[in-house]
Amino acid sequence: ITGPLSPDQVYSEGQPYSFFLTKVHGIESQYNQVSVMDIKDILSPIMGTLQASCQFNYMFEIPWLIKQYPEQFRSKPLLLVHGFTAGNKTALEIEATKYSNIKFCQARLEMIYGTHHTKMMILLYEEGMRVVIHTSNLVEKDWYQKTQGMWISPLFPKLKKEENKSNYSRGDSPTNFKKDLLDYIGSYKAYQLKDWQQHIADHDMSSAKVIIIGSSPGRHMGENKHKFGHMRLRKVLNTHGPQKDFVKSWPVIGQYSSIGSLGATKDVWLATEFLQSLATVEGSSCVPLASIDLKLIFPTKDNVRCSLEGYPAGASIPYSINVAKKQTYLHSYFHHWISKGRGRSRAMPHIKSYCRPSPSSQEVAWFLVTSANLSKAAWGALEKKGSQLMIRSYELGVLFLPKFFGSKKSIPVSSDINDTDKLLLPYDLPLKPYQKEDRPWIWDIAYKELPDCNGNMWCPS
Ligand SMILES: O=C(O)c1cnc2c(S(=O)(=O)O)cccc2c1O
Repeated sequence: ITGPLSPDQVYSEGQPYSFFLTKVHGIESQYNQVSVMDIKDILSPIMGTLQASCQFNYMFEIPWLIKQYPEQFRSKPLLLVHGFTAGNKTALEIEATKYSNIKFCQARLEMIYGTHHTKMMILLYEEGMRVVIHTSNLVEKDWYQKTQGMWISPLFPKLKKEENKSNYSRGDSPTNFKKDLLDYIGSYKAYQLKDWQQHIADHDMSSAKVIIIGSSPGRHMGENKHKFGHMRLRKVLNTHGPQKDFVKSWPVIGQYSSIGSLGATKDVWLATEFLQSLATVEGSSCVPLASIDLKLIFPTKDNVRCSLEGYPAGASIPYSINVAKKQTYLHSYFHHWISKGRGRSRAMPHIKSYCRPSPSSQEVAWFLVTSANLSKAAWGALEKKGSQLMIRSYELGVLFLPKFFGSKKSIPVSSDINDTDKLLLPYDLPLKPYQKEDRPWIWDIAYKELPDCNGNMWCPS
């Protein structure tokens, strides 16, 4: 029985994928050791001597957040990047009044219904810089009993002093991580991010093995059409994706914690435009879609009822009845949330992940962890005969491709925590399809037949 490892030991054991889940309170300790990091581990002095940090996110509880930093780092400059306006923005600024080290950057959201979903920590240390791209809000309940994911970068050393540091391409990785991260942050066009763009430019990110997949609000056309959203994924898979014949019978899995309005039939967006991107193979993005099996993981109402949090877990799974009733065709795609291997079947998913697994479930052609739910707002929808991609929200994720982890074909996966040399998935494979009587969790209807694990019913007002 291994005692609790220190954060840097957990970090090194999690290499080379560096994909971690958050700690879940109330499950056996063995499921919180391998490939698991708590927010206090990420911010631990063992991971670096903090000088300043920047937190991109959607929800913030500022007093709680400050307490997650080690005491000696709590007064370091902290920039919060959010998408709030009006009253919510004022409330956030009031909550931060007593913290003179906190500054704000309000991400512009010009597209109605857009949100700032992106969750990223940029940690500037004396020793260098680290980037964490993840799925958790900076509120206590997001780090307590949910299944959340994160990619933690290596420690990026500062670039040696040189006059031509201004050109961003110095210190980039084979996956163009640095350039793509700067392009993403550049899309905010916010002066408050200027210093952080310079900090990124000043660091050597050549050790980054993942590919940035971001979304930025707007109507993207011309050569920008493939810069963000599902068209970005399509472009990346066209360039670096699996060989057509190798993945012929391999399904595509989408796993997320909310669903947008996807259209009256599967052919409006889900099984056409969106699946076309996820099913893209090297050299050709036109694959006969009828041959591709799309599987969607979304918690059932019983998954939520029996979860550690009980029905209140559903407050973070905002699938509304008005949207659900228009797209019952999704039922045939749905699969249960089951995560026995990670001890997280009762820790409801707030992580979002997508992958292309082999029929045997032993390997994947790629794996993506992201803030992006199953929605057009997050992934984008093609307009004007496919000449432009309209995205409403900011999203950010990282894609794991075999070729950047020393393999030609695939990445070995498992959900058994003893397989420490494989990429550990957040859920069990093979998946379990919904049966006739199964229903997806819907957050704005009442559940009064069966009590949850705390003996409560769910009566949303
Ligand atoms: O993590 C996020 O980015 C995110 C965004 N939105 C949420 C909503 S709602 O804004 O869609 O009503 C309701 C409950 C949880 C949410 C959440 O966790």
